[in-house]
Amino acid sequence: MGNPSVELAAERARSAERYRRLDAERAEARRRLDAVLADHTDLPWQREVAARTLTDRLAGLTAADSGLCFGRTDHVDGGTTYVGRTGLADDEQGTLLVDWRAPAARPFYTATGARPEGVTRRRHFHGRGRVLEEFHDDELGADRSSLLRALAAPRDGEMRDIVATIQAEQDEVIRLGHRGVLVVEGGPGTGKTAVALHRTAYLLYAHRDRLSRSGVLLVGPNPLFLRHVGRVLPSLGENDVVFATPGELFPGVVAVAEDEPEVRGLKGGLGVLDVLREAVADRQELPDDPLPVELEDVTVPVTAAVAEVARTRTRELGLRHNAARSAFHRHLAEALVEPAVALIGFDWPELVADVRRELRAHPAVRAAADRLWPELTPQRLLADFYGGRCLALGYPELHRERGDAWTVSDVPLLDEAAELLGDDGSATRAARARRRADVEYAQGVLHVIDTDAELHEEELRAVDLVHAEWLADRHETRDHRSLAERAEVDREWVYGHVVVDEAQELSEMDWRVLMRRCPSRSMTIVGDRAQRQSECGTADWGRALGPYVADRWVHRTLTVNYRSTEEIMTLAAESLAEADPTAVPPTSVRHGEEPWFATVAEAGELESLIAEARPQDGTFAVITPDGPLTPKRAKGVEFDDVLVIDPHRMTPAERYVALTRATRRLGVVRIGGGGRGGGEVMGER
Ligand SMILES: Nc1ncnc2c1ncn2[C@@H]1O[C@H](COP(=O)(O)OP(=O)(O)OP(=O)(O)O)[C@@H](O)[C@H]1O
Repeated sequence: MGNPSVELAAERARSAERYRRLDAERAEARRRLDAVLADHTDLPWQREVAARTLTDRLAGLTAADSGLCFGRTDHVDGGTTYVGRTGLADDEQGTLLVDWRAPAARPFYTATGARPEGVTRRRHFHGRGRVLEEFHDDELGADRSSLLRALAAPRDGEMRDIVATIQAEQDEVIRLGHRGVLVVEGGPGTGKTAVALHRTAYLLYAHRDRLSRSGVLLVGPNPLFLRHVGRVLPSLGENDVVFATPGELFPGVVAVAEDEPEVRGLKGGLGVLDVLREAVADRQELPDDPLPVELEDVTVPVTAAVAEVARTRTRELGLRHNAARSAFHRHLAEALVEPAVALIGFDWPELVADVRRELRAHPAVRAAADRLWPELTPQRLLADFYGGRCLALGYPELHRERGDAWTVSDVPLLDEAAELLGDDGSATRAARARRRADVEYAQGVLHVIDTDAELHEEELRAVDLVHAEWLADRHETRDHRSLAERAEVDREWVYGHVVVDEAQELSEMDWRVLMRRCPSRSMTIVGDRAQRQSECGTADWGRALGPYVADRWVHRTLTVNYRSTEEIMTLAAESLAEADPTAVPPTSVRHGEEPWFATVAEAGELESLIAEARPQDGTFAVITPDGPLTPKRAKGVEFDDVLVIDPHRMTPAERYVALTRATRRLGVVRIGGGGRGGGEVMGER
């Protein structure tokens, strides 16, 4: 690359030229639209079609204004392609900008170091509005030395774009054509996360029609991780990708707290499904004392026996709890007919029919039905259950003071509860209310149009041509939220593709939620079972996936570690052997310093040691069994220099994760205890 400031000036000049062209096209579209609107010689429908086409074009050009051009590819034949939000051309220079959806834009998204597709360099532009502030380049066709240079560079806390140095085994995974479930497994630092993100970007481009309608859900283990990866996806994908931690998969709940391992195990296994069914059945109650219903002549009680008849009949229908509420109300009224008629003392058919009508419409019957078979939200059901009802049902271990103090393992249970309860009616009621308001608004609009215009009697009025309902329809489809904004608040949103990182931590119940979000089973699952820290996580992919896809899933392995040096990995291999004796550690591509060991008598001495270990440049972390940065929180992220405190108090899997976070230098410190040798500090010998 030449002088960067000269390059930037040249790019700015080209950018200004494109904006001049954009302004000219916009002015032209506006002029033509005005002409169409003023011209009454065409038939009305012809005018409407022309006006709509020009309005869409104008809207497209306006939307493209900010960050008009975001990329450039340079080709082996010397040609250059600029890629942006819309296509632009002029008579003299031909194509100025290629629309990102056009085939010519493809290499910008899909070329990698392993397969450059004729591209020598990809340039990403960054700026604000119309101002081009900077750019950065990926030099493709990179050799081994540029890979090593990239790996040795200090980290800045965010994941870098690795497209330029992607390796063949990674590239194969990124482009794999498999439509179903793909499991990518590899040791720490093998690029699983980087590969999952680039595969997401690749799929968003290669299947953009499908995915721009349904979106991609990307599930990562913790918010730190999501910040880490936020920068990697090319900007176009951003609107179509929903990032979430497993604690955020139920709209309206953001769970961060964790349960104790025993409770987590209970909530993570499929056995909890029976507990949930019991919790729902527990809300279909019988009254302790009879509830009186005062009819015209007599008072008939809703007794436990009457309620039980209604409950049994309703349950036989097999409907979900909330959907069954009107049936329960009907059966309750019906079950009261006979006792009411008996109390009155006559059973004439008309009288029976009158009593039935009266009971069905009676507020006290409605109130009794609401009390005995209440409308429930998933949150209400579970909060009441944890807050007290679980005790009577024989699950004291699930009890907690505040029923709604949600934990991460509650999220799949909330989701399951939503399935068991069915629609609580609120969404339908809200949609109906919205629709009514839209139609009323449309009627108002039509009224204004008609009263504004001075019309002759024989002329058609707006209401003769346009029905308020149709106008409301058009109004309704105009939802300005991005796909991601709509998807993340909709529990029933069906994603076109789901990507899961650190998937070894998912419980059986977590898998159920994810499968529900992706009925097409188009998924990329990345993980490393040797790093599994959750007891109820996934120890066997086949067992976890079998119920959903049988054996129709493919497995790929990444074998090269790009993060840690061979010296660090040799130390970590001992913990790996303990965590999973069958696992093969990945091969490192770099050498570096030997890890260092120390022992301090007490925690107070740690501070000076940490100060000493803190590097001049790059990122630094101290990982301890008790936090703030625990192995669990450090999962999926990396730092240049790492200090691991008290590894002997960690499980082998936790220790393996902690030791493999460093890219450069690793120190291991034990508090208390005597020895200074590596093994003694680690607590392994
Ligand atoms: N081909 C590559 N070129 C340059 N850097 C790479 C390449 N592949 C991976 N890396 C770098 O290696 C590091 C580890 O990658 P990543 O975090 O994706 O690994 P991982 O397999 O997800 O690790 P973990 O299991 O520990 O979460 C990152 O800094 C990533 O940018």
